[in-house]
Amino acid sequence: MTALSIPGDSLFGIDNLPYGVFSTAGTDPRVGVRVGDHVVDLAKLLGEDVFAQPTLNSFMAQGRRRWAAVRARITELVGGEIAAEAVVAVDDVTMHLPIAVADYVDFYASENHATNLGRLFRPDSEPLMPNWKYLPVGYHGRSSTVVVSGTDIVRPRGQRKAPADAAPTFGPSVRLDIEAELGFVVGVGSPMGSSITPDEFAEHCFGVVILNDWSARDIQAWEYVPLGPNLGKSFATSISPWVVPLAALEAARIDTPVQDPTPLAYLRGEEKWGLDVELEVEWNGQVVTRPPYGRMYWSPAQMLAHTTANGAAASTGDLFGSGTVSGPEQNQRGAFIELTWGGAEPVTVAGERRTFLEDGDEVAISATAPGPNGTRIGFGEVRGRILPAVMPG
Ligand SMILES: O=C(O)/C=C/C(=O)CC(=O)CC(=O)O
Ligand SMILES: [Ca+2]
Ligand SMILES: [Mg+2]
Repeated sequence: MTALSIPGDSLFGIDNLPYGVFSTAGTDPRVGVRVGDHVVDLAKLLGEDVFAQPTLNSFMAQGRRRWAAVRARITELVGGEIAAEAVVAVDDVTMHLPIAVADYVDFYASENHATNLGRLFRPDSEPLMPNWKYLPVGYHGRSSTVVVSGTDIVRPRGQRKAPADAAPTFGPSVRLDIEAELGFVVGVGSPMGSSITPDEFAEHCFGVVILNDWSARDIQAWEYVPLGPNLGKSFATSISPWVVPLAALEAARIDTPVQDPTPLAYLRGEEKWGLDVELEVEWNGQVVTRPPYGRMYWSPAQMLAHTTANGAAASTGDLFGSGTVSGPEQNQRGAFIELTWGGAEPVTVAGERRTFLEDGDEVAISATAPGPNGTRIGFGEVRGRILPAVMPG
């Protein structure tokens, strides 16, 4: 038996308890919970088959009451002595994609980001489209290319056409970018023909990850009219390995900014689902921006309500991206196209001038939120490195 030591300033104290899927050399992926610098093997701790599985989906499908009961039991057990064989050092594990992603939808919920991108993509129009303050705008992404932090990202190829070019050419993206976002994971879905209200959010949403929606701006700018992003984003989306339970974020809940005009009734709720999460983006080891999630105009509860408002089904493993998190300040912008204003204003990264991503560049996005009694909750990080494009032939 062993008692777990947790450093006093750990971002993974007993108020966090995020779930992930891990393996050690020669063992199969299975569910664990992070406590300080340890990973606790839940199949061994609790002796239940639902945790001896390569994704969280079976556990997530069991519902909110069960999530609360397991969280309470883990809290009780890790506060005392537990079997030493159930504990692994975080440095000794490989983390895997924690969920089997069902549908992936990405939103556009930051007013600052949407305004900046409107100016950059559509300089001759109003930056915000007339629908933007009436509904959370989103597009359907590609679930099969959602990958876990640490996965290398091969530079995508595609059609690009600069405004001055007469015709498009095919080749590696030269405007490869990031989008710093949060991702919301659905535990319990809803059948086709029904809808989820904003105040039912916590019955359905299991937890939260950090998400990097890698974006090829040159491919995107040419392809997106009129149906929205496709190959400019579908090549890769990275998520952090630890899913922070919604229940760990009670102290982070805040109001969204004032929504004017008042949203239609199906998008209104009594519960606060703004979240005071602070993100930080490192480019080749240097912090370049700190996007504040607390400024997001649309809440994740409104996104889920909107997605099901037409009777579309929701499923265990659905993933909702918040959209790029950007604040009003230059050093709060969550995409490099905004940070460098379309490449016109390079930033200095580790002594070099940068606009978009170069081969070999590495980006890590981390996040923290307030926990109970002045503590902080960590989300860990989502990291990825750019490999050169592979050309056919
Ligand atoms: O305004 C546009 O045409 C495109 C915007 C995006 O690329 C945004 C997107 O992927 C959603 C987001 O992350 O906010
Ligand atoms: Ca995005
Ligand atoms: Mg993507």
